[in-house]
Amino acid sequence: MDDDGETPMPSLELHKLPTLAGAAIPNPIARHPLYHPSPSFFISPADVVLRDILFDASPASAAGERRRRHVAAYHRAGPRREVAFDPATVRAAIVTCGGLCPGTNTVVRELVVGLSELYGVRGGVFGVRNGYRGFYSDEVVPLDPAAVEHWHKAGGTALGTSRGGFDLARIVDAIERHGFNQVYAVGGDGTMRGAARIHGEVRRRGRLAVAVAGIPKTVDNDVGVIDRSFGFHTAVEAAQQAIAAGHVEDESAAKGVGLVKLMGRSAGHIALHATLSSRDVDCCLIPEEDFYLRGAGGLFDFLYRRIKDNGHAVVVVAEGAGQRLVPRTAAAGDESGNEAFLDVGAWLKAELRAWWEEEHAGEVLTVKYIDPTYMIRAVPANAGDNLYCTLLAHAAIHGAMAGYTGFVSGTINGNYAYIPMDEVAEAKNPVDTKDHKWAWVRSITNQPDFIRAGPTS
Ligand SMILES: Nc1ncnc2c1ncn2[C@@H]1O[C@H](COP(=O)(O)OP(=O)(O)O)[C@@H](O)[C@H]1O
Ligand SMILES: O=P(O)(O)OC[C@H]1O[C@](O)(COP(=O)(O)O)[C@@H](O)[C@@H]1O
Ligand SMILES: [Mg+2]
Repeated sequence: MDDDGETPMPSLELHKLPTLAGAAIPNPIARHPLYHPSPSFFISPADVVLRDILFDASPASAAGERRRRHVAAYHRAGPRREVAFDPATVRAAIVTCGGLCPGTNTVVRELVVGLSELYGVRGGVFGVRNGYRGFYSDEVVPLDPAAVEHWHKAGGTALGTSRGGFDLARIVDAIERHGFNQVYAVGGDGTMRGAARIHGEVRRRGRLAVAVAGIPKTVDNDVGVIDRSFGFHTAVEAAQQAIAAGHVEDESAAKGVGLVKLMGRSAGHIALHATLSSRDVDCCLIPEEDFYLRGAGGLFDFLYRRIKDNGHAVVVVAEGAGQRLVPRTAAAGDESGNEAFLDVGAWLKAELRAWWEEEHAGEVLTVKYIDPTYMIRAVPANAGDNLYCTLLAHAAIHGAMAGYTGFVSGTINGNYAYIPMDEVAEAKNPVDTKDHKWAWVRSITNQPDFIRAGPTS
């Protein structure tokens, strides 16, 4: 409170974006032949989205006080009254990188359709084949609305994708050679780190005026700052079918365990959300929460009791869970440098069987291991994700056309915003196990904490 008893207005810390120097051209959407925008259609550069919407209103700690006085904000996404590009000069490149994710094709389709139909770009949109390496190793593909008409109905990425192959100089050389002045990178955390470096190199070269935009994609939902990445909900939906199958299998067996491994290299969001939605899960194991197998209070002890009580149990394990315990032959990684894990599901199944033999020899146990890994991400986006992909793509187009660069389009507290790419590239999004969501999982599964300083296996 101020002396006069008024609560002071917090000051905004706007996460500003670099802009391209360019002509201020009236937005062509204002003269669209079919669509007549209302005065509120255009977004002012002063419109912002606040990062934090939860505040502790009680008398302050130093940190709380600072939070009340300074609020982080991002530019609100949307069409600007003036743009930096004459549509006739736009040469846009679209690239998809990293693992598959439902909705990637929809994003590409909407980038093409939005640039063409909203802004009137003709013959200036190109697809880069097979991820970042495609800039220098493949021919680019001209794209127009007719070419991409049905893409949103298909899983995967029609442009192709890859890991690795990030050769910065060759990529920016290719951008220069093709005369691209807008680059849209659709990908996960690795892709955003790459796009941030492309943006940095473009600026370093000085002579290039290229808007670099990112649209975050990852089924794992491990990209930070944004509310969630597209395709995540579709993947969770598909994951539930695997859990349902595991449940049918374990209920039909005498002392059955349905063991389901789900994607999630460093973040357990898919496992967590699928567990929450399914309600059939007895134990959910994620990378963010340690557990141990043997001894009192360990996982096997818990499962034994659960099987005794109910006759069966479902275990969901994220691929990156328990990696402290899983034996490793060598520090392995994929082409992008991401950690490559041994199969935690197969390991758990073998360990459980061995333990059962030792501790409960003669008692029957059936373990059905389900690994739907690629099935949950190779599907087309559901309705919600399709809509989300469309709006993310359009937000990215409006930002690039306005001359913003080095930004990611994403939602923050449900509102579309432009976030500095560097910030997204560095941010992680692990499951917060102190949060209510994890507490809900625990209340559904009634699994214990597994925190006793137990043996290491
Ligand atoms: N630090 C980085 N700098 C530049 N490029 C990167 C970096 N990390 C990853 N990339 C590149 O981004 C692309 C996608 O990364 P990857 O980790 O495989 O998938 P995702 O983007 O889905 O996380 C790959 O071509 C990879 O080489
Ligand atoms: O076998 P691939 O194609 O490398 O993909 C496996 C990985 O993809 C992921 O879904 C993550 O992918 P991204 O980082 O590309 O979004 C992980 O869960 C999994 O480890
Ligand atoms: Mg990734």
